[in-house]
Amino acid sequence: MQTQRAMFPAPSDVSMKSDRSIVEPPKFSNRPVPSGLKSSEEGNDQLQNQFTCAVCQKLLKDPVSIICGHKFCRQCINSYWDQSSSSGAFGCPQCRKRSRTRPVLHPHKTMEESMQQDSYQTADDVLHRVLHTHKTSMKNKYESLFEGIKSQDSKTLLNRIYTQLYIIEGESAGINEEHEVLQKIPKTQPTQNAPVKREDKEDKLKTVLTKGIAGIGKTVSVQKFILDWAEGKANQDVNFMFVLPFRELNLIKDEQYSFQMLLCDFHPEIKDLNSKIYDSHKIVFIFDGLDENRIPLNFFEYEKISDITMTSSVSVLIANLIKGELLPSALIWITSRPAAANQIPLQYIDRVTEIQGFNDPQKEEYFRKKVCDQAQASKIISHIKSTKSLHIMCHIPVFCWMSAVVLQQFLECCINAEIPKTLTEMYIHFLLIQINKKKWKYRKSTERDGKTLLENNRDMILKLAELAFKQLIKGNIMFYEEDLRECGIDVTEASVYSGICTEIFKEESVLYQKKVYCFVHLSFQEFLAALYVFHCFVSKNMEVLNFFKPLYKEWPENVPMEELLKRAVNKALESKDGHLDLFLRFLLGISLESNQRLLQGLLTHTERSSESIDKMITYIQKIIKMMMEKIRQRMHLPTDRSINLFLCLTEMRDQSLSREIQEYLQSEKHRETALSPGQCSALACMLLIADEVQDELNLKKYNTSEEGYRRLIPAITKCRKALLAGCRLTMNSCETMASALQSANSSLKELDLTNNGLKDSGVKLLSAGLNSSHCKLEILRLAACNLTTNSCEMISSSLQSANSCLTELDISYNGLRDSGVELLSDGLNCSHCKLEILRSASCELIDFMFFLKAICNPQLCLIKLDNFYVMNYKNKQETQKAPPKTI
Ligand SMILES: Nc1ncnc2c1ncn2[C@@H]1O[C@H](COP(=O)(O)OP(=O)(O)OP(=O)(O)O)[C@@H](O)[C@H]1O
Repeated sequence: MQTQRAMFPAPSDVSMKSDRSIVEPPKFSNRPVPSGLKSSEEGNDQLQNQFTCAVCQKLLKDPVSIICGHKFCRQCINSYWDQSSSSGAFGCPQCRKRSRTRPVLHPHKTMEESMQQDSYQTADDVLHRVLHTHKTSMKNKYESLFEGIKSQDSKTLLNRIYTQLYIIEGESAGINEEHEVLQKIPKTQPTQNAPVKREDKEDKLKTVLTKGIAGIGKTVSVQKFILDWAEGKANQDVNFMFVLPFRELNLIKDEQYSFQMLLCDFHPEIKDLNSKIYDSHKIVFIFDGLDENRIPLNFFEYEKISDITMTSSVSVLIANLIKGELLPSALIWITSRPAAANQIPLQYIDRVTEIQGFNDPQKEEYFRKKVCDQAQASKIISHIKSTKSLHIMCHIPVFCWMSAVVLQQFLECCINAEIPKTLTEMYIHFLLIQINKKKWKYRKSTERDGKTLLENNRDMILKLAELAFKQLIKGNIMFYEEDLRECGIDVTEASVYSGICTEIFKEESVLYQKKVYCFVHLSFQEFLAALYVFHCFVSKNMEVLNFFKPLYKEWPENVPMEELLKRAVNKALESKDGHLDLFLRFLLGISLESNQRLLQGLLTHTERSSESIDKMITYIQKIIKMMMEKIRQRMHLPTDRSINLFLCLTEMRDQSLSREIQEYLQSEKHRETALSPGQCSALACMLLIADEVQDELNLKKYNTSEEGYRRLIPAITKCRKALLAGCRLTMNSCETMASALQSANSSLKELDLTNNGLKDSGVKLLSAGLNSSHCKLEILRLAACNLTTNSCEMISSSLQSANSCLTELDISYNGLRDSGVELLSDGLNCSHCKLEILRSASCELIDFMFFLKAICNPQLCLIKLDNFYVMNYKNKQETQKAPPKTI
């Protein structure tokens, strides 16, 4: 819960005590009265509003208040209730709060009476009420979670289902280049680590950016953060939390607004507040879903706005708030999918965190919470665990939810079909279950029932699939009415609101009655897009298929399936950000005859595909093996592409490549025959996907090229000991290693980099990993790596980090000399340093006593020098001259 509670520190310039309760708002009586409250025009207006009867809209006459705090003329409220009491309830005309019995009327002061009193007291009253109403309304709004589509059926109490997410400080490297879903693959191991440690950087934090892929739990985290606050469990020093989702801000992008007006539109309960209140209270602004933003944000040339009553465009207001021109003491939390996070320049972000989803124990915890019948939950968990590609995907909470929906149906309803083992099968069944929810009983269903179901909804599913594909290739995940119309979907049609659409297609946000739409999850859009392409293939819709054809080639109407699939593979490989990777997996999956049969009713006919699939398997296997050569030609291609291709093979139910590699490794062949870089990629994929953590990865065991070694490096996250000595590693490899060390799921404890020309620049890259709170490295060997004193400085600062677990360090044979040791001594003597063994052979130390003086950490018990080694320094024994000894 750490992540929820300590998102922000208390800024020093806000004089709030952290234990002050929101329910008992701060008293201002002994502070100077803010001018805005007392004498400004707004103040008078506000006072006037406060003494206006909500029924007759005139100044209160014989004022009374009711339990919710709203005031009316005694006569007005009585006649209002007399007229409406036939409904059996007595509602407040202002906030609509209802009561079964006629509420008691409390006499209240008139405006004149109030004016005669200390006007400060009045402002305090308003504030008290607004704070209370605000917190209550936030609690009501955020206490329930809608899983999937908003409906009573899908509503669950957030606290019942909420499962802690794995959140790390910083971000995993290379995040913007990889496909969102795939980049997480290495991080599926259970971890002992606690989530983000925040204590060390608590002061002067204003803006936090939390990244996370689609469906990873960003919005749910926001929701939990607010709920914990509203329920008094966390962040009680915060007075207001305002949520401004980009999805809704988009709808007003062209209008002129003051920030105060904007807040009142999103949070009407604060409309009585004076604009000066915001300066003296602790406020958190939450901007959820930066990836959905369509407002052009400009942080460099913009009009300065420092007053929340000044009017400008939403874009300018947001830039001013984030830059701290507007409400400088406000705290800001922004959530975004990784690829869109760079819309805000890094200098305006004080902390970046990344939600990594569920680790293995959390996946299990989720299923146990989600599925009430524990025997059923156990069956679901063991099925997921036994099916690697599903297990990998389950780090994404929304995928856990989809799997729970499908697998529960299978267990409860004796569905007469094979239990889904691949991603494609899971999504096909999810589609069937969702469209069937209202009308059709899935009980004891057969393929034939599925066919009827799909036939009945064919038209609408295909229109949605068309939308999914057209928007996917444009990179859009949110759609507007015009996008729907383009695919023949009439939003006013009743069919849009019944059956399938309401289950897999979400209508969101209703600010000013404008609507935006999206699929229940991005991966579902990718699935439907693939379905559309396959449908176009069987119905020979060349216009769509031409998207995949090579530039200077014409395709006949009966283009062979194999040709289409090959081009789709190439197209996916060409995409820079991997945005077609998951689409490709689904397309290949749907091509299987067994899956085509499940989709009968949608497809006009099924295609015999086993021959094409066999050819595709060979083609993909070849590409995986050849990828390294291509990478060399193209300078850069992310490793995860080959992982995706590997998973494509799983989607086509092919295990032959992994069998081939396993056999290769088991045989003695790998000592004589060199592993090609492509095979190394495949091997790395296999190690990453494997459930078990290897004890040791010794690169020297593999007979391969420099490039082959480089391809194997990502697999170090999946082993405890990585022996990479003398593997001609370069800076490039250091980046990969640093990212492995930062991974929350890395198991790496020992890293031997001896005899690689890493130089200081390599150590610099590596130190990002060494300084990470997730780094569990205990032994690091950097002997003979061409290091200079600069490296000593960097290593020293890593040793000083509270996160450092290093107990053994080898810097021998780098010729570091006395000055190097001096630079290292800060780290060695720091109280956080856990080092017990320092090997520094052949460091050409001139002044040995200086060395000893420089190092006075009693923890260091063994220092191995050239021909010297000092034992039991811990016990402050005399330095001894002793024969060289290898430890
Ligand atoms: N911590 C959690 N505990 C339980 N379920 C969760 C949790 N986080 C997410 N989920 C499930 O995953 C679904 C998607 O989560 P959420 O909407 O927060 O994702 P997101 O990261 O905001 O995605 P997007 O980028 O698509 O908006 C939720 O509706 C819920 O079913």
